[in-house]
Amino acid sequence: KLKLGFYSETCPAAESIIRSTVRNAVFADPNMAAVLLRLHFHDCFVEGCDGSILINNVPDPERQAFGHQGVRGFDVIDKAKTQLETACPGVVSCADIVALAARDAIVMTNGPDYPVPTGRRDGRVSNKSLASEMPDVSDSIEKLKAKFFDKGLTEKDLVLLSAAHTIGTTACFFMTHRLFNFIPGGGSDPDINPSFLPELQQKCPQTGDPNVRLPMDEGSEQTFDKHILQNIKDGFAVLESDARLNEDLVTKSVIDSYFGVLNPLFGPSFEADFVQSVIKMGQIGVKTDLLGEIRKKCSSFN
Ligand code: HEM
Ligand SMILES: [Ca+2]
Ligand SMILES: [Ca+2]
Repeated sequence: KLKLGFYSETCPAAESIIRSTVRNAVFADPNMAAVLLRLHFHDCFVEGCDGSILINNVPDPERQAFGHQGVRGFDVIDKAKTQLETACPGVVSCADIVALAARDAIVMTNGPDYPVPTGRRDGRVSNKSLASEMPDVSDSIEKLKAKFFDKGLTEKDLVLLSAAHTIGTTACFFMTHRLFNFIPGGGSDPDINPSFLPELQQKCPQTGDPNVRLPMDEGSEQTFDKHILQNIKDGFAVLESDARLNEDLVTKSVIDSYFGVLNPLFGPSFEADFVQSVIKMGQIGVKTDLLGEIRKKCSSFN
């Protein structure tokens, strides 16, 4: 089982080393905050939060899977690991670095700070055939829910964790289905607010460069806040999977709960609820005690 402050005796500086590495990376490139948060999600959903996505010294490593398209941030994790190996060799797992870096990335974008239970050990498996549980932008709401249920996550978790799209950008690559092929024979997702559609189509034209990037939370892409949920409510969701959350009665009521007339004085707190969900995500399939290993280098098995 994970516990708070797992390294308090064996490597007291662990969390501060990771935080300063993340801080430097985000100062140098503000997009790194979103990149690191996404990395944590992709690690946890395949083989559990065990650093399996970090491996690159085997044939067909997991990170090459289609479902991990565009995932980055490995160099930041490696940088933190190098410093940790100097301070306390062989002690801090790469899986914990990923979880802690995601927390620090949220803090760097004005999101909530929270304690991360630690003690994850690094997995010994990484293969690109194992990433089929990754949600896809074009999954139906039923499929998204099912993929989250399979990981022990509820509809509420699905909404709150999708709200991580409050920071960061998407490549136009993920937009073509929604903008030009949503309706068989051609046509866009009717959920897109008509005043937003021309802007999206202009930024991501059908025959344009699929690598062009656009913010997922229009107007607030550098700040960790509930603005993304307002955008989803209003038809300003950029990602197809985010838009689906507003069509389902259960997920829609979760979104609406953060905008009640009594909010923010009495309603549920988006930040507090997000923290619960992300801590839960961070426990998926963790390997502790005698399982796994503590890698010496995050990109290779020992
Ligand atoms: C519900 C299922 C989800 C789907 C289908 C999905 C899909 C995507 C896609 C297609 C992108 C754009 C990637 C790119 O172009 O580089 C993206 C970005 C991102 N996702 Fe998700 N995502 C989901 C859930 C999550 C969760 C649970 C988290 C974290 C808790 C998360 C965090 C992020 C972040 C922070 C980015 C921005 C990355 C950047 O700016 O480079 N996503 N997501
Ligand atoms: Ca993993
Ligand atoms: Ca935002």
